[in-house]
Amino acid sequence: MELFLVAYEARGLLVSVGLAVYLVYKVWVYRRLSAFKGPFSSGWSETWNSATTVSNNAHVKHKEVCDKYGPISRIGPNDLITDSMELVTHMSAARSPYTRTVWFARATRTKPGEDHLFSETNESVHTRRRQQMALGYSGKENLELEGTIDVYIGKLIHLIRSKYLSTPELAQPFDFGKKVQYLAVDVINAIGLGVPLGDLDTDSDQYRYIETTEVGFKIGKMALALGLLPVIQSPWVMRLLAPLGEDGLRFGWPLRHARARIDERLQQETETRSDMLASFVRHGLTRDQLVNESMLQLIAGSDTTSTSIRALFLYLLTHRRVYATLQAEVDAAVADGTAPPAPGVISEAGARSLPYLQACIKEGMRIRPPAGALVPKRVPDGGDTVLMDGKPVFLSGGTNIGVSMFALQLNKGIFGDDAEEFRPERWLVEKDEKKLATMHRVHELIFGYGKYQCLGKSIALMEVNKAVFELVRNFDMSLARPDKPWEEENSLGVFTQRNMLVTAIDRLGDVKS
Ligand code: HEM
Repeated sequence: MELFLVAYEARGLLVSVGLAVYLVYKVWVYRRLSAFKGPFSSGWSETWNSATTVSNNAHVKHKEVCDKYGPISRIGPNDLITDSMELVTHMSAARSPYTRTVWFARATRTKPGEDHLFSETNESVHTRRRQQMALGYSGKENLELEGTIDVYIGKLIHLIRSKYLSTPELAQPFDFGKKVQYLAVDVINAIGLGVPLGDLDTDSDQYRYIETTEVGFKIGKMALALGLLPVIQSPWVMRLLAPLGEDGLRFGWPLRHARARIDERLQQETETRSDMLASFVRHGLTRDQLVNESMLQLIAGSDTTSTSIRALFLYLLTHRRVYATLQAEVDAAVADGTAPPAPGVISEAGARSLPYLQACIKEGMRIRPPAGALVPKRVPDGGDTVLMDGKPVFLSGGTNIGVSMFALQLNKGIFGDDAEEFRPERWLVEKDEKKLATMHRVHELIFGYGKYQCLGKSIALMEVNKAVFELVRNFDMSLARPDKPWEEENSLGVFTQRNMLVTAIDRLGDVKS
């Protein structure tokens, strides 16, 4: 009691001391990274970072910062951002001492207290899990991959041909972005769990998975900006946000779907199977790990892949010369037998042999990188010195460094003065071999690098290659609303594009797909 009285008497002094300690701490935090410039207030508070996180176009703001303040800029008291290829590869190299920041666990966990590969911040656990999963993601232990993707490409073409064809007599715009997302969601479920959600067959967002993940991402980005993610990730809040209702709605349904499929599969023997789940089981993943990984696949693989296809078509449909050149290459590939007659689907090897198609896909992903998250890494304790433009730069230990993929891919120093323009030919006509090699290296970073590189890269590229070829072969497409081609939102680096209204005219006439 006496202690309280003394404290009460000295309250003025205590508040002053508290304030002084707070100010000294703030100055110390500010000075740690004061060598790096950034938006006003970023050295003192999280205001800029939080406002950017909740905005719909964080990727644009991150690029503006890099363009204005240089290859390493400051966006928060403890946060830097970079568009330096050297620094990105240095941080993620196989033996790099940099680690993942807590952002991964906070922003991407799908179950409280449990990690999947992407949310795992313990380096040795991550390395081990990656080894267990790498073969399942590759074609080596997943022989059904290409055939499965072909089935769903065929279903997409059939859906458009059977319901949405336009003719000179009648225009029937449809949301191309949504149909492409149905493709991506069905493919991921089919290759990851052996059963699609059935979006393409029903022409609908089954179990409102797409709608509810979009809401989930929105809640996630608000919570991240407000520092509330640890609260959101507590088991009881998660339960409230993602109820496993019997109506099958909301985020709980895909989780239930995954659990049920995995339980079915665990009853069967895996030795003779050659799909992703069988490979994971053979390499020792437990039932709960399998469920978490399947949720990751849905989150990591469906929006990124559909964004890649949508973005490329946005540029194709607004660049007639490119679209016509690509269509000519596609038609020639059909004529010379590189692709089977419709309704067959081109093989991955066939698509990869078409230089203009490859240049278009590369350029589409470059001009609109499909993943916009900063994926920040942590500088090792003790700090690190890196060379930037030939000068040593010290990075304090514990600092978070994120990547602006847009600044990197649209960098004029790497891609030339027209870096912000869509020009697939840049990949074909560049004479300077060193410059071209750097362009390719930088482009590869779209999928991350080294010990953190995307495991779904080859799956995504296979799907994109086939989808683009078959859509161009089958239809003449146009933007139905060129003045408002889509509505886009960036949540935690995941893009959603809605209302991408397109008309499609049949190019093949008598095909039965
Ligand atoms: C165009 C499509 C895609 C892009 C641009 C992309 C990009 C990325 C990026 C940037 C990372 C993180 C790198 C880092 O932390 O530094 C990543 C990780 C990952 N991605 Fe993708 N991704 C795509 C498609 C997919 C697909 C289709 C799947 C699954 C089928 C997938 C599964 C994963 C997994 C499992 C990881 C975690 C790897 C690890 O932690 O070691 N991704 N991806």
